[in-house]
Amino acid sequence: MSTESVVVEARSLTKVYADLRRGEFVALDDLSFSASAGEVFGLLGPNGAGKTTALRILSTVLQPTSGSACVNGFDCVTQPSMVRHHIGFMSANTAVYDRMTAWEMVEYFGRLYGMEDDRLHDRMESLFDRLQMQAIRDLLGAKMSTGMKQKVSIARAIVHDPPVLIFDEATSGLDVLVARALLDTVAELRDQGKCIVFSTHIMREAERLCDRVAIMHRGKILAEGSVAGMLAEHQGADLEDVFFSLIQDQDQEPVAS
Ligand SMILES: Nc1ncnc2c1ncn2[C@@H]1O[C@H](COP(=O)(O)OP(=O)(O)OP(=O)(O)O)[C@@H](O)[C@H]1O
Repeated sequence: MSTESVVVEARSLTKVYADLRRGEFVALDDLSFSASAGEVFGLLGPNGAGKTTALRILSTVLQPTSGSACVNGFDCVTQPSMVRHHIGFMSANTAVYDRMTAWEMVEYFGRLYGMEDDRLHDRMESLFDRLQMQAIRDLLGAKMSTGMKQKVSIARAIVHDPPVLIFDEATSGLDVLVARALLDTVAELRDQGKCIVFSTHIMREAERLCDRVAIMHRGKILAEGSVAGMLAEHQGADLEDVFFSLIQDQDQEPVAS
């Protein structure tokens, strides 16, 4: 990976939550990774590994306790509005408003990004065609299926044509057909040169889609590389094997206090 093409960079990110029950809880522990244009970088980890925390820092919703992150050359802490213009964010919980139609919702987000109506409407027509959303154009959010809502969420995340896309467990709760359509869309976006950071705990998804992956556990990266490289290095038949053996090894080590 050449350093010139790096678009997303996390450097020594640490996040400590003040947790009432657990006291200070280290959710990210000196986490570093980078992702380039034209690649899907997968953050893989079990529940609680810290994936969402890392992606929320990248999308400027959370601030790190220490370390830094930048997107397209903009610092996530000191230049949050520039960062927000250069990313699209989508998670399984991205909400769709009940009382707006698909068209109104995507239009609303395009306007929030400051797009002029002519450019916005041209872009929306092509997005609604590409994501096969013309049939639900005038359907209210309240009447949409989960799959329809996910399409609206994708459209609103990419309406401003950002160079970086962040997907946090985006296929969670989707049936296989809708999940596959979402993965195909992500692959298409990668082929258009977007930089994609994609978190999941589904190993098959990562094998199919990701150019490089990092396996996270307890806020740290345990291994990182191409899927083929990881299989060779850790002698696993598939990514699930590698994942299990890395996590098991780590769980046998005492947690540093
Ligand atoms: N606001 C918070 N206060 C205290 N602890 C938190 C907070 N948010 C997250 N955590 C803890 O930080 C750890 C990492 O959580 P995070 O949601 O980033 O993990 P994740 O890898 O995305 O997991 P999941 O797949 O379950 O969403 C977990 O132990 C979680 O309980």
